[in-house]
Amino acid sequence: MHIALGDVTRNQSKMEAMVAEAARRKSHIVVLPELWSTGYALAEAKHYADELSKGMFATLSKTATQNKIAIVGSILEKRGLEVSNSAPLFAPNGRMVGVYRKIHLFRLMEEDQFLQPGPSITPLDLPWGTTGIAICYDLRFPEMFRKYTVDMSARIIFIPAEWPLVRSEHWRALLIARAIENQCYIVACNAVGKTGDTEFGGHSMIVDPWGKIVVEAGESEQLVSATIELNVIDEVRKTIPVFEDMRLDIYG
Ligand SMILES: NC(=O)CCC(=O)C(=O)O
Repeated sequence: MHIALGDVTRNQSKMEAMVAEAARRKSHIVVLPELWSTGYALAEAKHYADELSKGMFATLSKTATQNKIAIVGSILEKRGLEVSNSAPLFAPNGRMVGVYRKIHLFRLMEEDQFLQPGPSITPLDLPWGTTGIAICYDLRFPEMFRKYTVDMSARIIFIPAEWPLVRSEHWRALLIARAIENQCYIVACNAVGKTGDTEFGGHSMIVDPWGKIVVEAGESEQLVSATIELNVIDEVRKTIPVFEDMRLDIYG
């Protein structure tokens, strides 16, 4: 998605069109990028942020219900006097199954100046198994992914992102690495195009637990979809039992 900085109306129309298209393709879930409704308009974060059941959260719930599809992606959340970069996951009936709040704030894009970090990681119990959510910069913290997979048995991790084009090599390599080392599916959606002064890198992708790229977008706006084969997770975990071979007594 090419996000228009601070133009919520325009971004919302685009989101609705993309979700409707994903539903036409009979997808079960659609992943949106990080801060898809505003981009990094962080100086006005308090103005754009909504409380959990209001504003853009309510819009997402309605869009999920209308299209009978699950939705995940991050938006600004008002929490008392603070604002978080929060990724709610809505079920096809519009119920918010859970919300993950970004715990690693990215100083290079001044998140630490305007946002409050989340307090915890959030495993969600979904029909296809335990699911994790991470947001963009979180990708650089393998410990977080280990916690989702080893301690919480996550099988899929969704990653909404606004990752700049200049670091696309890191984006691609880290997504594949996280999938291989945790033997899980990684489903990552990045922004594209210029938003404010930053060019975003695209290459949204789904990586399977073997590290194979199931589907990969380019650097222009598009919706890509694919089917996830859940049995691959168990096959890979059985073939190379890294979770059983871990030596937490030495480095845990
Ligand atoms: N929005 C972000 O968290 C960006 C993270 C990023 O660019 C990185 O290199 O890490």
